[in-house]
Amino acid sequence: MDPRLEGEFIAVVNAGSSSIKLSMFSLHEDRQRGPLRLELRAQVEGLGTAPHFEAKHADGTTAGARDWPVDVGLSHDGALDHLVEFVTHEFPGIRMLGIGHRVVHGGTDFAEPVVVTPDVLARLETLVPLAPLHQPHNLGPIRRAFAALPQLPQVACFDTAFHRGQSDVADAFALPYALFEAGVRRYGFHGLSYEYIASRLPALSPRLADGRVVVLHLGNGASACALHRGRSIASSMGFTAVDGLPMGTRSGAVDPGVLLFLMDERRMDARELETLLYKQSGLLGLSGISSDMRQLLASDTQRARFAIDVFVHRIAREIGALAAEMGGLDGVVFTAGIGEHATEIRRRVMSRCLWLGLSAHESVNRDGPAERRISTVDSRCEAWVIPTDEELMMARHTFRLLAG
Ligand SMILES: Nc1ncnc2c1ncn2[C@@H]1O[C@H](COP(=O)(O)OP(=O)(O)O)[C@@H](O)[C@H]1O
Ligand SMILES: CC(=O)OP(=O)(O)O
Ligand SMILES: [Mg+2]
Repeated sequence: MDPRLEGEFIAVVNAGSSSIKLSMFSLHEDRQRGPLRLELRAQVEGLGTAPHFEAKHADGTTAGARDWPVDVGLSHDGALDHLVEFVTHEFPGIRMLGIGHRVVHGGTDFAEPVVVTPDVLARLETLVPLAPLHQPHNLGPIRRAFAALPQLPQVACFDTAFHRGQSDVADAFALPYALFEAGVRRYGFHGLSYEYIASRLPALSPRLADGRVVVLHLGNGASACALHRGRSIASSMGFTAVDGLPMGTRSGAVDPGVLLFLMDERRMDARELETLLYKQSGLLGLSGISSDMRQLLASDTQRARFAIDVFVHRIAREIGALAAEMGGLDGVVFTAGIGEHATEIRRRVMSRCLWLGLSAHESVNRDGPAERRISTVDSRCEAWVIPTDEELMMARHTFRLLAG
């Protein structure tokens, strides 16, 4: 090991609307395994409902766990305090190289990760209205780290950056051109996830690395991305992370005429529409039961089935649309919570892709290594499950920027 690197760490923070994840990577000079090694993943989930803390070592063994009562009202700040305290105790005396932060919106200015300065932070603040569910939580930990550790470099890694190479034609809404120039355009999100998937393709399938792939990031937030030769050509999310596929609590694409109708006829204002679109729609709104796919799959109610039917239907349409954008399809990749774990959803989506030459391998779809091909050997179109790793992607960006 290079003694220069000994004991040096990079921390990565992924703050969402209801969770904060803090991962620790140690630095090594190891050409085989790469310079970054995951040491610990810690997270507090269920903020606003039933907060639960869990920390795991790289081998999956538990390093710590804790629950808070539902009514304790643990805030994002409180959760971050707990995570920092835990990590400081686990890794005494380490040297931090810097912290990488997931920032959902980078607007038109940020096409790649940047070292955060007070000026950068101020520009990112102006994007809060474009990602109200995410951006404030993303910027909170950066501000706190600045205050507590002013000398430590902070790197912002954007969900939008990977998509910034898309053509203007793919980015444009057919609104007056002046609005396009003012930045009202499609950005696309989950870019760190798609970038990670693109980085795995050369080792897994040279055909897909060089071909046309639709990646389905199906988590709490859900989107699809058209990858051509590993680059993002188009995506289902737009100006904000509410467009495209139905999600846990977000609507996905809605005819904008519906919003005008609700304003006129139901007297709803912008804040009420925001709550409707971001928090009361999607799987939760349709089912009336839960935003959590596990609960819907376990339920035998008609409404749960209906929510799942709509979810699968919109995914199938999006795959067709993105295949059209690329002029064909060589493969589909499933990733994120639902994509990685929901066998039944994958099976149903793949059965809607028969016309694209996709033939699913039933038993491998049901069970196998986490990263696997789930189409039959003779399938014209490949299908894969690839667990995503936004944290590793952020750690790589942070290392690259800070270590030169
Ligand atoms: N075994 C499983 N079967 C079905 N759905 C699952 C399973 N595990 C997780 N999920 C679903 O994944 C979603 C959360 O995805 P995840 O990527 O963890 O979200 P986040 O965007 O919060 O990171 C939830 O809808 C959850 O129900
Ligand atoms: C952009 C987005 O939707 O992120 P998440 O899936 O973490 O909610
Ligand atoms: Mg996510």
